Amino acid sequence: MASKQVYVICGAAGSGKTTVAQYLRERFNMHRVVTHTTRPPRPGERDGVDYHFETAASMAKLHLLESVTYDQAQYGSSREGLAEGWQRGQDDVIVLDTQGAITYHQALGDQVTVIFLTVSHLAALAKRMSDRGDHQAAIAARLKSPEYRRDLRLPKELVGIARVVVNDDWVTTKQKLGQLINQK
Ligand SMILES: Nc1ncnc2c1ncn2[C@@H]1O[C@H](COP(=O)(O)OP(=O)(O)OP(=O)(O)O)[C@@H](O)[C@H]1O
Ligand SMILES: Nc1nc2c(ncn2[C@@H]2O[C@H](COP(=O)(O)O)[C@@H](O)[C@H]2O)c(=O)[nH]1
Repeated sequence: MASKQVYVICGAAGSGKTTVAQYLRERFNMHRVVTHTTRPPRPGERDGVDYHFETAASMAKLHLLESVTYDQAQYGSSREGLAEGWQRGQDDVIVLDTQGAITYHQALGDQVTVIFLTVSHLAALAKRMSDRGDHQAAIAARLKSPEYRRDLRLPKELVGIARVVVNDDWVTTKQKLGQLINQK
């Protein structure tokens, strides 16, 4: 199998990680790695497309490359998910929390490009979640979680490694992503 890249998109909740992953899939023909979670689907989310939605019991049976607890739910990704894209000759794109991004960087080294998303005004994050249709109770729980607070900032382990993209304006973000991908 040719050595391909995996683009890891991490950053604050609501900063646009899923939107960026979808764009990289469509514009650069990347393979979107679908990860596993025990959290319930949000309005409009589909099993096998947005996530593999699991129970605690089904999650425990998976052979995962890494897993985390985020806002009281479990999340995890597998080597098989990465291999799907690479076997087709595609680069992968995956959406992870910052802990997952650190693990990927440590495990896969130069094969990993980490992109950390942020916004200039943090108040935009809750508004985007609300505009996305998230339930108000889910937004409140998310904003209170320690993982949400942690992922507002680039962790020290990713300083000098992650490419930071301020996703305030979508047109500007697309230009930055294009520059970043074409440099690889
Ligand atoms: N540059 C932007 N300007 C305005 N809205 C945006 C921008 N980028 C993304 N959005 C919107 O913000 C909302 C949150 O984006 P998205 O779901 O991609 O975030 P996320 O980081 O994956 O969130 P979470 O971690 O909560 O799953 C979506 O409705 C998306 O369309
Ligand atoms: N380390 C991992 N993080 C993951 C994985 N799948 C998703 N995520 C991240 O979890 C939080 C919460 O996701 P949400 O969809 O409930 O908002 C977010 O930061 C995702 O990027 C995974 O397999 N491993």
